[in-house]
Amino acid sequence: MRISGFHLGVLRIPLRTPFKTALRTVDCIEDAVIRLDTDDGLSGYGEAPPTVAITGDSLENILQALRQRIGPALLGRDVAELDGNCRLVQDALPGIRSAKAAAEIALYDLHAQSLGLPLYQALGGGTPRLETDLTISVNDTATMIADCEAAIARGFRALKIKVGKQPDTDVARLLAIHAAVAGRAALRIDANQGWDAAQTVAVLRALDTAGAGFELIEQPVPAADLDGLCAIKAAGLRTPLLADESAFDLEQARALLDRDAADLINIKLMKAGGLSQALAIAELCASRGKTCMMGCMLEGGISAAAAAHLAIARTDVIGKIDLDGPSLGAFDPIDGNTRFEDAVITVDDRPGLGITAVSHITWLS
Ligand SMILES: C[C@H](N)C(=O)N[C@H](CCC(=O)O)C(=O)O
Ligand SMILES: [Mg+2]
Repeated sequence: MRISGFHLGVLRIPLRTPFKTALRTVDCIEDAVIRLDTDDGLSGYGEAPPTVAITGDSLENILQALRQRIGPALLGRDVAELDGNCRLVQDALPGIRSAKAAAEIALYDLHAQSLGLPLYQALGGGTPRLETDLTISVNDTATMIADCEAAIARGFRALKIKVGKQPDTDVARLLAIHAAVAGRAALRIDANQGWDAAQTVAVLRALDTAGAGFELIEQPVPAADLDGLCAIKAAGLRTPLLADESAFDLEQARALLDRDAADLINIKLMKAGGLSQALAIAELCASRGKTCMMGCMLEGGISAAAAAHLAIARTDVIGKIDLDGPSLGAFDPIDGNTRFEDAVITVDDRPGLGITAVSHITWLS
């Protein structure tokens, strides 16, 4: 079974509310989509969000990489040659990892379809049910508490609280949110690089002093500041430290683990450059006894589904799930085998990603 063609599109999904972090504000998911077709009628789908503030990949760059380098390299390739096809994708051009992730997702989708297995089974199997957190955008405290209440009413039992935009008021913001909802939802903090190490230690110490327990703190300091991460860990505070923007790929994950610079690693397909790379990071973390989070950017139900399948197959090492892209969207335009119903993600037994229809997509010529 050979790849006979590829098609590119742009998927647009309005968000329920604007998504606000220390790095950016957006009100719409607008992702590149690739569909790989085979000579015997199968289609595999991949998706890539343009998260310029984190990955550096714009929509134009992603589409150009897929159209000019990655897509053509895959034409005529045998779907069964998954490793070789992923190698071609990784070597097609430098950078633009989001485009590579989209292409790999489509390749894994096709490969699993050719085996007649849902992707998570082709990856080793598991129990096809996950529970994700929901991200609470950084806003004034009252709005954030209202958003936490709304999320809890939707059934979310873990919330990822965005801070780092106004460091001076973050302790008060976190303590107020903790006082309002702790005990009804596990609280995760994500500062998206908005603090420095000294500020982070001060914030976490203030939370400890107040007896306000948080499940983890994600990427408080700039991505390149490994010394800062080490200093935060050395301060011996209660909140576990999760590396996100500091841990893009296998090499960076290894550097973090070698220096013991984080308690957990957030694996994302868009940072790693696809499933093959994300699996390698998971394997490394498993060998070092480190737990991972499976995370996402602002992703719809194609790439978030692929991440969910990977997480289901590697629950031995992936213990925390932040796959809330589809739940942040106003609707889910993907008819596939993965259902995102608020906090609960389930997968049925259709092969691959089981995608039979995608609406709200503009196919490009
Ligand atoms: C959407 C996901 N829960 C999330 O928060 N991801 C962010 C970055 C996403 C973005 O800016 O598009 C993160 O973990 O930092
Ligand atoms: Mg993060």
